[in-house]
Amino acid sequence: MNQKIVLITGCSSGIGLALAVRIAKDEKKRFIVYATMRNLGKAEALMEAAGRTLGRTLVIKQLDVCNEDSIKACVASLPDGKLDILISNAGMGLVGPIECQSIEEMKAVMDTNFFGLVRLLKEILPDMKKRKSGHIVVISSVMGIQGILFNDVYAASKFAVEGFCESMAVQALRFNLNISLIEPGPVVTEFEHKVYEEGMKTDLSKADKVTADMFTNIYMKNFKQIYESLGQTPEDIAEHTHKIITMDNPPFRHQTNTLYTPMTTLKYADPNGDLPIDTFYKMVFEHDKVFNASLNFLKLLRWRTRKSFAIDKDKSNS
Ligand SMILES: NC(=O)C1=CN([C@@H]2O[C@H](COP(=O)(O)OP(=O)(O)OC[C@H]3O[C@@H](n4cnc5c(N)ncnc54)[C@H](OP(=O)(O)O)[C@@H]3O)[C@@H](O)[C@H]2O)C=CC1
Ligand SMILES: CC1=C(/C=C/C(C)=C/C=C/C(C)=C/C=O)C(C)(C)CCC1
Repeated sequence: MNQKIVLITGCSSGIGLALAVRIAKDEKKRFIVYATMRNLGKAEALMEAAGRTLGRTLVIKQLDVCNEDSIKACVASLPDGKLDILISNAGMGLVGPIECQSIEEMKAVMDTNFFGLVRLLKEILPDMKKRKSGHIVVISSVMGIQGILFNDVYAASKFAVEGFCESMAVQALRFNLNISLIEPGPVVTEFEHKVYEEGMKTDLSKADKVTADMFTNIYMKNFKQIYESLGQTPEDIAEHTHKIITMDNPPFRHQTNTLYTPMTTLKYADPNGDLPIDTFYKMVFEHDKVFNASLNFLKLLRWRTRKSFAIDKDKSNS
């Protein structure tokens, strides 16, 4: 059987782990998954979840997306150095007022979320072009389309990813290559816990009172509720992504959360860009009145966008 070689980054937890397991357990055994992580000391959870696929359709390798040598070594160790599907998933979050963040912290986010993808592509694209075959799948975010309060740098890193892929997609087409951006809304993973814990530790002494109050009493206070009401599981994202990589004509963009889509649609509905910003403003500053109403509104609006989500017709989150 001609099995496709899939390489996934950031498989020690969350979406990467769920993706590796889902694809390795493909019913038709169509894939051999190279599940990579920067620290092999964290492989236990994946090994346990992989079960019988370990050493058969799932192989664990070291890869740090911030280290070119580690990327080269990992790609060189693949059978014939060939890769059919890259899933660029490794990433990190950052929340808070920019006055309280160092440039170093911001660079780490850009280095991982954006340059991590660029480093991977520099390594694998030439061979994919030569063979005129390959699929590049990128775990982006709804924040690659629409920024969210206090996620300035994280959203910028995902916008960078989207701009990069949008530009690259035209060239890719010329070589018969596919690029797909997966755009989840909130997903309940370590990401949520890390961002929450780090957010709670933010030293707000450099922020003015209004900003500090907005971050603590609006953003952080409602953070967990957002994940509880909108959050998907990493397995949901893995299921969506598995469908994307098994399609003959995979889409360039795919949002996984029908509940969130109305918020991103606002952006396309108003070329002036005011509609999403006004709507977010109301959600944030009139949140006592409209916060729960907004969530209900999103749920009501969902049926309108459901049609464009034929892919999750049978598996939509509730
Ligand atoms: N959770 C969410 O709400 C959403 C997440 N996303 C995106 O999904 C992706 C996965 O995040 P998620 O599973 O939620 O979060 P997790 O924190 O659970 O997983 C992130 C993974 O990325 C890895 N990673 C971080 N830096 C590097 C690096 N330099 N090299 C290799 N691996 C690295 C982490 O490894 P380690 O354990 O060593 O730190 C970990 O395996 C990210 O790109 C994120 O932006 C998108 C939308 C929503
Ligand atoms: C907490 C919070 C908000 C929304 C947060 C959201 C929607 C977070 C999404 C996170 C994602 C998608 C992360 C990964 O990419 C609002 C609505 C601004 C109101 C104020 C409090």
